[in-house]
Amino acid sequence: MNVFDTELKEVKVIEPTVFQDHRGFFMESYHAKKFKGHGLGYDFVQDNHSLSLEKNVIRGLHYQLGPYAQTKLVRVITGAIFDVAVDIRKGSPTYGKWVGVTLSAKNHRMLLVPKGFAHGFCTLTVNTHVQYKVDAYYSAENDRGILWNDPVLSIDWPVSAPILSDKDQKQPLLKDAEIHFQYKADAALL
Ligand SMILES: Cc1cn([C@H]2C[C@H](O)[C@@H](COP(=O)(O)OP(=O)(O)O[C@H]3O[C@H](C)C(=O)[C@H](O)[C@H]3O)O2)c(=O)[nH]c1=O
Repeated sequence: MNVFDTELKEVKVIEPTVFQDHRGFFMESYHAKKFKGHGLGYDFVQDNHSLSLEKNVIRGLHYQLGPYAQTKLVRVITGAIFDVAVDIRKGSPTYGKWVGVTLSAKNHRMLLVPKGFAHGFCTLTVNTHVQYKVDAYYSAENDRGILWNDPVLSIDWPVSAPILSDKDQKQPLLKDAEIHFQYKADAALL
């Protein structure tokens, strides 16, 4: 496996070793010891899987508050997504900055989104299956979001009129969002 930095140094792209043969391929989609060897020793506790039927679905931008914050290891099983992480750690030198990476069933790439970052993706295909590990359990009471097209974030989504959940249509702007992450104080979280 190879691990690459992104413009946000804590957000990593992981390219697993893929063993191709005449039958298809095999890859280790997660290996605790190898990940730890790359400084990615997270204790994941929950696996999530979402299917988006149409292209141009945006899910996000989501995060969980403070003690319930989740690190996410995201990958695409079928289709492709434009996957986005946003630094929402107050005091961070890259606060409000975002990075976008295309993850697909073809490139096998994964994105590691640490605690302190909001996460969202836009589907680039129909029938897009996304699977991701998180290192903290879902907490509905602590689930928060930021508006996908916040003009300050100015994320370069590949769509201008996406398919959104009712919830995501009404998310607050970053400036109004309830955020508990302090860059210094939360350094241990990352
Ligand atoms: C996230 C989650 C949701 N749910 C329930 C709550 C709702 O009744 C239903 C759909 O949830 P939601 O509309 O928040 O699903 P997405 O819009 O795909 O949200 C996810 O998409 C973005 C990209 C993320 O990074 C988050 O992991 C997550 O927020 O599943 C659960 O029961 N457990 C969970 O862990």
